[in-house]
Amino acid sequence: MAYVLGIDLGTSSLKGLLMTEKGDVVGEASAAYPILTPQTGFSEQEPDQWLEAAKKVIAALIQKTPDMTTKLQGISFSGQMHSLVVLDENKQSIRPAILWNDVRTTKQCQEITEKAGDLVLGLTKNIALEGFTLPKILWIQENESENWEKVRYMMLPKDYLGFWLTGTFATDFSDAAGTLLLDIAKKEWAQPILDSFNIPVERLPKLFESQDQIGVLTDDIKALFGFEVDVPVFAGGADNACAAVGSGIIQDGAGMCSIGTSGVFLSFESGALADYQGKLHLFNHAAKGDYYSMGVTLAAGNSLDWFKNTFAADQSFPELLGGIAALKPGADGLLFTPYIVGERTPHVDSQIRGAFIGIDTHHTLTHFAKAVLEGITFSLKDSQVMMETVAGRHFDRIVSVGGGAKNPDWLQMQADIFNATIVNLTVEQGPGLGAAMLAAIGAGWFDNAAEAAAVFVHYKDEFTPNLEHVAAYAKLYALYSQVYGVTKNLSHDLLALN
Ligand SMILES: Nc1ncnc2c1ncn2[C@@H]1O[C@H](COP(=O)(O)OP(=O)(O)O)[C@@H](O)[C@H]1O
Ligand SMILES: O=C(CO)[C@@H](O)[C@H](O)COP(=O)(O)O
Repeated sequence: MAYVLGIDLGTSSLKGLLMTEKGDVVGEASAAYPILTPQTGFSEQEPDQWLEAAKKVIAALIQKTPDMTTKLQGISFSGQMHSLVVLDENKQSIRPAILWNDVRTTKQCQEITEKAGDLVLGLTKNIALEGFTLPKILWIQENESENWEKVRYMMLPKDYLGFWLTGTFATDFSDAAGTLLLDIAKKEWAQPILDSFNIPVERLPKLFESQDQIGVLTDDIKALFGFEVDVPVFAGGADNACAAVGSGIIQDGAGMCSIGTSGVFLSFESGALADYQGKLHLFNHAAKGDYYSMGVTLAAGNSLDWFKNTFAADQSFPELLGGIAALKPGADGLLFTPYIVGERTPHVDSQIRGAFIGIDTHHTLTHFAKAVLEGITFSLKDSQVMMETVAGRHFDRIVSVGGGAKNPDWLQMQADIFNATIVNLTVEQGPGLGAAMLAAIGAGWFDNAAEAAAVFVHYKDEFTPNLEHVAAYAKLYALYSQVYGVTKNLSHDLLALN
């Protein structure tokens, strides 16, 4: 028996998935960490908390499967995208990581667009958005100049884990694509962009294909966990690219919906590079040589987490959501917009905030919970509509992954709102599964993602649209689609008062 380990450094938690050559899951473990919000619009995490979570997860997996220390043949990663980790010359974290859902960098985005908007769009195929890495670098340059002088290493979250495990300063193309610093066609750091913003290329990691080996576990790490063999470590990928690999979205066909802390509606894009002028994100795939496009809801699971922690902290997800299926579509006239940290697709607006509309005295906690799930899913439908109108892509079948895929009523709601067949995976951890597949390819078990998918990817249930609900949601979505425009100015003015 041999194993590979996929580690997903998500926003809410780090997850580990131990798998065999046959694609069987022999171990799963996870460890959570908080998102720090020192002020509205700010979102940070301490990188060393990711390491602590990794130690707990790896130790837990070894406890469950002791021969992992002699039979592990590869480790790879998926990770939250864009978040900026900065280390000093001693490889110590200089400040908390600034995350992908932090929206403090509106001014820096404007600067990037004014100074090099066409250059950035031409080379990266994306526009400057608050969540991306380049605006965060400029924010540190402008607001924490002493910290900027100390920076010797800039990396993304999963790469900080790889740095700790192997000592190699590395990243992969799929994650690098989300920094706004990669020429995604040439697959090299875009020197014209670096020059425009005084960013020394030496501070950026070496680029690898996702399945390429970046090193082996260091002797210190081997001793820490009791590994008796050298374990190869492979570069890994952006969490959404890995989720696409783990969902089998490595050729034209199905779409993907991921409900994690963020929400993503994703499409495979072949090697022929499309260009959506930034209206959809376009990044290198973790499947070598291909790309993917996607729209992003900044607060998907985050909206549900916020609601649950604020109004139902004593309830489990099943308890809070147990009654939603009994309510008819639309939560009896209650609408929610998930803009609690601003929004990305289709509304590029860091200053918008969420709303409940239609509240009346008969609404219960269950009505509000259903409205939150419907609002999140309506927001993802916005990306589905963008995928159809901008990219001309329509999906009758959508693979649903992430924590949101744990709830069958939410999966049925997705089928009804998207008006498509929804399928989930036997392993709902799409990103972690993709990471394990990359380790398996790197370890030589398979030649490519397609071969790995044939063994590792298994679909579990199908949820077909209820046509009555489809019709009802079509009317509700038309109302939902008005809320941004109607609340935008009020929301901005309220924020300005704070
Ligand atoms: N049982 C559940 N039912 C519905 N939603 C859930 C459940 N468990 C977790 N979630 C949602 O899934 C999200 C976490 O999903 P995950 O894919 O782990 O996210 P991330 O990768 O961002 O950490 C949470 O924000 C939460 O709202
Ligand atoms: O910003 C994006 C994609 O552009 C997010 O999808 C992050 O990659 C975080 O992913 P999750 O932690 O929500 O899975």
